[in-house]
Amino acid sequence: MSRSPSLPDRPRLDLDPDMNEAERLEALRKHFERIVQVNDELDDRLDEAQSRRADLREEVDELKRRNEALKTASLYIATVEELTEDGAVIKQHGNNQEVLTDLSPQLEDELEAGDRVAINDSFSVQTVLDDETDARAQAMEVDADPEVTYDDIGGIDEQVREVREAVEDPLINADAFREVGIQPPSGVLLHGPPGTGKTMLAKAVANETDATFIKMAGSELVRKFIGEGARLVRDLFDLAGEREPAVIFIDEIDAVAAKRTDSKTSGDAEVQRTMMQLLSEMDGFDDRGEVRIIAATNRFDMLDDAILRPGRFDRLIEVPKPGPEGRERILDIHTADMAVADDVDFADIAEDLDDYSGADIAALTTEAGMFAIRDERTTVRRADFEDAREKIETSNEGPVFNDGEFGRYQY
Ligand SMILES: Nc1ncnc2c1ncn2[C@@H]1O[C@H](COP(=O)(O)OP(=O)(O)OP(=O)(O)O)[C@@H](O)[C@H]1O
Repeated sequence: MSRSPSLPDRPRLDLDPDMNEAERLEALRKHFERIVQVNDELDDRLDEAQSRRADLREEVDELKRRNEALKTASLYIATVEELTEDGAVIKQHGNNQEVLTDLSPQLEDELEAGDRVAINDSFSVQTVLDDETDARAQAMEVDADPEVTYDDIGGIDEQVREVREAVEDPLINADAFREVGIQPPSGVLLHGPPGTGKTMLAKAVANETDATFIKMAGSELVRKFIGEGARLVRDLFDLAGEREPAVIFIDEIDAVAAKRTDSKTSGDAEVQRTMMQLLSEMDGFDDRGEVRIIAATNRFDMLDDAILRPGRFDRLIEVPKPGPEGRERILDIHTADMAVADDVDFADIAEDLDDYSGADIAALTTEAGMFAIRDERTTVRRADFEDAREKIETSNEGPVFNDGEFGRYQY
């Protein structure tokens, strides 16, 4: 930051007691002139500071406006083809549509042909993307040291065992696979209702194998980064290669790997391109070293068979909602740090939580804690769990029972 020059010194009046009247008058006159001069200088500096403040305020307003625009709407990615007197010619990624669009005076100075930009529904340029702020950073969640452990996951012990066998062993014990001469499973697909611990499982494997966890959400690829999908998938695998050992987690894979339809709309073509890229990355996967890939879906019935062929997602693991024992274990896990009264019997409560997912049970324990707080208690009682259950079951949020919206799918 540049520092402003120091302020002028305060003028000093030096009156010598030996001075005669005329000399004193002269000294006072000079002192007065100097004070007027310093005053003028300070006035100038004040003007400068005020104008700089106005500039900065304008900049803040502009950034706020851009920030709001970015937060409120999905943006499309485009490349600036040409800058003309009438505006910029941009080409939208994905459908290659070319449009002439007006630019704000500020963007006019900033933009160059070849820049990648984010545009809104009316093709107005919202922001210039540079390589660092690019979609790669936004589209992927990278966690070098995830904190979830297998002990945090309840009720799906068999699934934990299967995932460990398919993902952990090849990472930790790569030599054994080489010596026996078999290829470890390529990709593991976790499928099951929402909130059953699929993401937790992927994070726990990454944690327990000291691998970096890299997550990408299929739905965001098609919704938020339109036109960028294939490139982001390539980036995802490149990044995992740079960070090995790594666990790639593709959540909601159905968004990019749904069964092909006959429709030829540009959106579908774009999703197809993203899926083709994913398939080709998986096919070239053997040379990727210590990278394992886990995907998750709630819509197994929608997946394209191509994604399930050998060498791709060839290990399918269903992660169901927990049974009574699993629910009791999940209650234990989520109340580990809670002060629970003696009248609480988790086995009993678990019996009544038919159809609750792990996420529903986590929400139930938080809700029970809230009832205790409302009642100004620090200990959570059985009645709080009952109240919490009643509240959850009468609200729209959950749990997601099989005869609800979710019942349309297979689970
Ligand atoms: N089996 C479980 N054991 C303990 N906690 C669980 C379990 N399943 C879910 N939870 C709780 O629910 C939260 C959400 O779970 P998670 O994100 O792993 O579910 P998911 O299956 O990936 O869901 P989605 O399909 O909606 O992405 C977890 O952070 C955890 O608090």
